[in-house]
Amino acid sequence: MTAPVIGVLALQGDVREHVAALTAAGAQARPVRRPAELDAVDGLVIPGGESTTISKLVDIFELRDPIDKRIADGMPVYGSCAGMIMLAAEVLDGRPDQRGFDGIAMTVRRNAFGRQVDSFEAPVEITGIPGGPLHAVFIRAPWVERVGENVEVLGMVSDGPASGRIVAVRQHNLLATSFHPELTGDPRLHAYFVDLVRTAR
Ligand SMILES: NC(=O)CC[C@H](N)C(=O)O
Repeated sequence: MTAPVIGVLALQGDVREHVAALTAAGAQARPVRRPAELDAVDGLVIPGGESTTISKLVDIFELRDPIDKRIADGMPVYGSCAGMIMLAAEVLDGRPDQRGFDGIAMTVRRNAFGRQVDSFEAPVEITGIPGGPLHAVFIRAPWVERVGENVEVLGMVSDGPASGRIVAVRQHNLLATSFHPELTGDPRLHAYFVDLVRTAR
């Protein structure tokens, strides 16, 4: 069986790290900047970066409708940090002009942890990923405040002032995390997404 082709939305953010992590997890990974490149992938990663900038560039590069259409057709998408914000139906503390995709039925709060501390690391247990908690890196990260009934909560912060905050969710073929697994060298989250893409294909 050939490896699934997974694109990384390459408008802004840590694209290279996701390409490397997907490759390590067994996918054929490539950057996506144009609608024709989107047509050629089985799944898409929206990286961390700055959601307001990504939102603007999505319009400039004429990718909004094509991505919404692929999501409606069931293409798997994984959003990390800013990518999680781009997949949220509702954003709190967002900029009035920022717009996400028709993604996950959830409300996220932008820069939520930042009121306490900009960046931190914590172990997070993820449902469906065996082998112990992931070492989660949070950088001006959002958290999830509310989820719709079809959204599965996969992980929460288990300790400290943010204890109980939702940081990993899945709705059918859409996956989102507040944190950055592409920065830690642990391939398990990307492998989970590659499996999801394989199954959906
Ligand atoms: N590391 C990140 O992706 C930060 C997200 C950023 N704070 C935003 O609002 O998009």
